Amino acid sequence: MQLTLNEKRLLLELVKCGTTTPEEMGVILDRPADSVVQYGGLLSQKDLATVERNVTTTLSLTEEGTRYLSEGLPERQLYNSFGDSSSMADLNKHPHAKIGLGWMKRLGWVKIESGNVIKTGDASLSSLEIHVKNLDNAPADIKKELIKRGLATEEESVRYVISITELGQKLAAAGIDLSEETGTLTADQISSGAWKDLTLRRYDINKHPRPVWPGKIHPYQRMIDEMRRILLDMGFTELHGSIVQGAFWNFDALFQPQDHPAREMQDTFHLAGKQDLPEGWEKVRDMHETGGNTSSTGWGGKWDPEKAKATVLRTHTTSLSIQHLAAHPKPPVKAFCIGRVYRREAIDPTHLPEFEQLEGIVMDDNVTFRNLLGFLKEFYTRMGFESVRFRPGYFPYTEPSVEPEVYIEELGWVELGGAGIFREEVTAPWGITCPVLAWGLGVSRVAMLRMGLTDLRQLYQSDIDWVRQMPTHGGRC
Ligand SMILES: N[C@@H](Cc1ccccc1)C(=O)O
Repeated sequence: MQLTLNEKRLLLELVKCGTTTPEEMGVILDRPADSVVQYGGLLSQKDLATVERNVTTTLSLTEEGTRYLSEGLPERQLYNSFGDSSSMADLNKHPHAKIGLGWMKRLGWVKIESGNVIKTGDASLSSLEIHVKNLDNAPADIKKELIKRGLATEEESVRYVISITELGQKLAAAGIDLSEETGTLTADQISSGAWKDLTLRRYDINKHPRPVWPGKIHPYQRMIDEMRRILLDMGFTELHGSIVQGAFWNFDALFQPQDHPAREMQDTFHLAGKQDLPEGWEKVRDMHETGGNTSSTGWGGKWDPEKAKATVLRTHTTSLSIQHLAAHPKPPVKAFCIGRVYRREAIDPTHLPEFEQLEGIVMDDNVTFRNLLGFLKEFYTRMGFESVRFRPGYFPYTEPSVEPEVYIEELGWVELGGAGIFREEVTAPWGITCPVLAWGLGVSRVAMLRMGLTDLRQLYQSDIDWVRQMPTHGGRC
């Protein structure tokens, strides 16, 4: 058994006394009491000693409590400040009027009759007055009251008792070598060769060091940064935009009909402000009403510009993609954005009213549906999902549409977003003539899967223990 010199010295002292306190032993060993607790802890890990930790709470008077000890509690001071009776108005001038009157009434020292405070004749010492002088014997409810009134505070103190065990006795009886051990060698000891004659303290290589918690980036932020890196590496540029969007960009420009359920109050956060329609909005109106100059028939009916002027918290980052395209209608465009979006979801383990989306668009002369699947596959593979497949999907703004899915060991195929080629109804109003590939994915869902979380809220709560134990290396978060 490996013992440090300090452990050995403590053990030998324990043989003599059996049981000790760190304070007593600190004097004998000429070490601080804290260190003795630590040596005791080391001995107890080897079953050579036991360390008992006793927590006691002691009540002591606060500064205010001490002052009242000599001056009397506020109610007593107030009581002594007047004769048999006093008008309420007069009494109110006393500095302790507020708290004192309440207590005098409660204790039955006074009664109030038509605005006068009259002594009842019985003002015997209250339990508080008795016990403020004798805190130790105060019953629990009085203690509580004293603390509540700020007259006393409770303090915890920890006391340790260290005792030797039978195993400790045996080991000591077998003899303990007390020669000095060297834990650190000096340069001199090394160069002169003196180290050869020293008793070196052995390292316990099985012992875990105390963990250290350096500052690090939140695992969720780290994953977002990684996604950004991947897209930048794939040649995309990043878009940024406001979280407040006109319904025009969030819905209408994406050919979402004005009576689409996603636009209803219960799905979207609607804001009070209005936003002017951008130049060229009439083409979007025509597209909705008749299909404009394209072969589309539109949704029919009347398109209301007022509805399009409403503002919302963006429900998807696609609102930024379409704005970027409207401003850059000529190829090539290869852009992405990662941002927070808002939906009126009831909160549960897999739904939150705000979450992050990642959105990408690629516009070029000859891009095809196969390129879209290729981009998605490449991205998910780089994110660490090896098996990716696509199922047909539906979005009002893309045709064809797909829902990419990735395979997760314990879960099977999990849907991770939406994608497609923007419809002509979306691109034509802005004079875009070549195909635009688009996709969006739920970043927080990817995080859940990668980090093995069962509750999305974990990402947003910054639970320090969880943040600490999440690894920062090894590719996967
Ligand atoms: N906006 C869609 C995702 C999507 C983006 C782009 C094209 C197709 C689908 C969503 O929020 O789910």
